[in-house]
Amino acid sequence: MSHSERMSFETNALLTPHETLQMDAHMSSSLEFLMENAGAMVARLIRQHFKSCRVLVACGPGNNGGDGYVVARYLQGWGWPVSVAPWKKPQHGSLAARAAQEWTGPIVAFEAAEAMRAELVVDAVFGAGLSRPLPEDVVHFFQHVPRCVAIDVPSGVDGVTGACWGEVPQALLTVALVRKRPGHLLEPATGRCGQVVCVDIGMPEEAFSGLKARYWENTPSLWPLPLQYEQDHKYTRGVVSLYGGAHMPGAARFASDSARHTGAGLVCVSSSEEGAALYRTVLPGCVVDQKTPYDSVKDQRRRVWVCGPGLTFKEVESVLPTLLEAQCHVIADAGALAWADGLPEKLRGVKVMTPHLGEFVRVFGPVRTSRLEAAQQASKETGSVIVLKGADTVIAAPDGRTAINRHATPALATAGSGDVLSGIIAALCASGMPAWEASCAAVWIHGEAGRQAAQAKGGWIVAEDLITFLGKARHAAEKSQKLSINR
Ligand SMILES: NC(=O)C1=CN([C@@H]2O[C@H](COP(=O)(O)OP(=O)(O)OC[C@H]3O[C@@H](n4cnc5c(N)ncnc54)[C@H](OP(=O)(O)O)[C@@H]3O)[C@@H](O)[C@H]2O)[C@H](O)CC1
Ligand SMILES: [K+]
Repeated sequence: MSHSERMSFETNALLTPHETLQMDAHMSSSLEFLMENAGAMVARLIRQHFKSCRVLVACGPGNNGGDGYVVARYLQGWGWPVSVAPWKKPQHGSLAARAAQEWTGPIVAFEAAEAMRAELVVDAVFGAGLSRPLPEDVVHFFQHVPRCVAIDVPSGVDGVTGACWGEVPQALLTVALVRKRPGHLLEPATGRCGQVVCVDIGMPEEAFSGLKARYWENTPSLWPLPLQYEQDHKYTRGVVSLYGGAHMPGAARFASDSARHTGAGLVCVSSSEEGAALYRTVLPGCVVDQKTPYDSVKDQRRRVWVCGPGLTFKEVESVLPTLLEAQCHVIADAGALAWADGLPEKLRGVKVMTPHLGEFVRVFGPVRTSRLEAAQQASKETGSVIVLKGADTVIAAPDGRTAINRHATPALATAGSGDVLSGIIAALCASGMPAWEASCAAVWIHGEAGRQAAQAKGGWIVAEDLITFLGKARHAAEKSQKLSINR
């Protein structure tokens, strides 16, 4: 297995249930060992998180159930009072059936009354093998569960999309095996998982061969930031341009300030005569001109543009087609997305789009599958990186790479926050980072700035606060990258 193949599954890579099943098939001769380790690790975590109490392990017919029988055996071995409630017995001769045979403790009926008698229920009913909505008796059972620990995922969670196939158990703790799944990070599943802890079950390296990571949790190890060099000057650090509208100057101001605070060497704002006069007074750190887009793009240094914040339909119409024709790297937000209402093909050539769900639906139509799949599909169709913003922002690249960001804070939900994000993305693109990496890094830095600002300001922040923390947030990412290189 090559270094790059191995690296692609390091730490923050996410495994889909399908990939888990592929690995299991590949490792069939070691599966018993893996199941034993999985059960032992879950039991150990339970011992760490809870005091000895009456435990009921609810087991399904597959290997998720098999893990459950192992958990029961370990806890009982440590003197805990444990019973097992099989929803359905494993198939004769299967690995799960062997694990079940080794369970010599009490077996009770899979019914609500038993769930209520327990102080802690282990959900080992369905994991990666879930293939359809939850049976009604499973839903009914879990409605009566006091406290729950889920193995792999709470039964009924789709490990890829985070969708819930019915009313899924509410876990306090979910134990992910080998790697987290995308679904652990996506709503509504995240809300059902409680704390997610990932455990090493001794999966051998060769199990990863033939697999290529496509999903990652968004962490600084995913996107090396450019370093600062002594010989740097403003043009090597990167030039960001934007067209400033004459009617809503605040948005352009947030985007340009955030680009500068993230590290752009120079920010140029072009506007109408009326707009330029205003921008000269409110943006003393930017170069403000009255050039037409046609003239601006002749300057080969002005390749990266933010288009949309604070722009009317007419203003976008007068700028964006010229930028796209000149093959500039455009980060499209707000007004630029509204300009393409129902007509995503108008945005063809845009490098990065940053819609929230409402904007996304207006451009691409209703989300019929999941937010994750809709973002991936839109990215593939348009050739743009799609940053679908939310508590679980999805960053999808046209080649299928997808990052999910949980490094954020509800404090970011404030007017101007989106304009700030587009400025950060632009600054990082201008510094030479590829569009997907720049977008992932920007979303993380935006989240980090929000966290730091919220901590400093006592929880409630405005976009201006975010901007002042961008330098520190970028530094935090750099520090974390240095640590992971040195590890
Ligand atoms: N590499 C690892 O991470 C390891 C994980 N382990 C554990 O293995 C499970 C996956 O096991 P698998 O047997 O493939 O799948 P499940 O246990 O989740 O479930 C399969 C059975 O459930 C039936 N099923 C599925 N959905 C439903 C439903 N909605 N209603 C009723 N029955 C359902 C399914 O029946 P089919 O008719 O669809 O075939 C199967 O009978 C993983 O999650 C980990 O916990 C290994 O222990 C170690 C390695
Ligand atoms: K489960």
